[in-house]
Amino acid sequence: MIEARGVTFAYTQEPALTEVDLVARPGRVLGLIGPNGSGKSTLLRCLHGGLAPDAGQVLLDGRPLSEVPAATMAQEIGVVVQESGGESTLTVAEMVLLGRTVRLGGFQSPGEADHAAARAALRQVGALPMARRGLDELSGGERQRVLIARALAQEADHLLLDEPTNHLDIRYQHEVLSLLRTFGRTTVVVLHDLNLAAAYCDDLVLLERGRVAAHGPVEDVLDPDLLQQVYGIGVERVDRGRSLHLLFTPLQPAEEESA
Ligand SMILES: Nc1ncnc2c1ncn2[C@@H]1O[C@H](COP(=O)(O)OP(=O)(O)OP(=O)(O)O)[C@@H](O)[C@H]1O
Repeated sequence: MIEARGVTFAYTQEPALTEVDLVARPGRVLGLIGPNGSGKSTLLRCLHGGLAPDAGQVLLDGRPLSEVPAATMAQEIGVVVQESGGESTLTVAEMVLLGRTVRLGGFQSPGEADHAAARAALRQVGALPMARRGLDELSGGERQRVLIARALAQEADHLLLDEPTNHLDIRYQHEVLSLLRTFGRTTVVVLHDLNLAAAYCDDLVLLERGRVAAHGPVEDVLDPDLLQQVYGIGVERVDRGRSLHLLFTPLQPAEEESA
């Protein structure tokens, strides 16, 4: 479980997050949604310890993150963020094996079980045929799938992902998110596409200018009036059985000018 209690953070004078509370529970997928600049990535970074809140705290299974040793944190939290290619001399297989390294003791080399876990993770994201290729030879979407495989190979109890569907074609967007649903771990995922959030998340946090505008089950947070107010675009909601879909009203030129 991951909890944020009163998390406040500022890069400069203007706060990027103000008194954010959330709970991400085991076996559930929590989506972070909100307009550009609303604080989603900043919040995700606070949740995995990449940023320390100025006020409030993050709890990992009830323990303040600030008290969790770095090595434990690296084992217990798998992170998928957009990376610039600093590790581009690695092959795909080596990159995914890095996900296992955090689980090994100091000088221990990866064993057969680690190689098997890395292969299984690559297979899950459809990237096993690329295992011997260099990371720098991959397309953006292929690379994204390899980063996800690395986090899966880690077998951490908590998985945090920042826009994992970035660069992915429609089929892989759905494959990756449905994969996340099968893991039964505590998963927090930043998503821009509200229909993907509706399809694959259990709970949502809607951020607006660094504050929580809504937090709860998907069907409660994806309220058309609330979305219209936060995003400034017309929203219609269609509920079909257990699934819900959002339709957005295209802006007319006059509205765009006055927006
Ligand atoms: N390194 C930084 N230095 C200063 N300000 C930053 C930095 N990173 C983000 N910000 C600011 O913090 C606020 C929140 O940014 P953040 O990237 O968390 O939003 P986001 O919701 O993830 O946005 P997007 O949807 O555009 O990715 C924005 O106002 C942004 O300009």
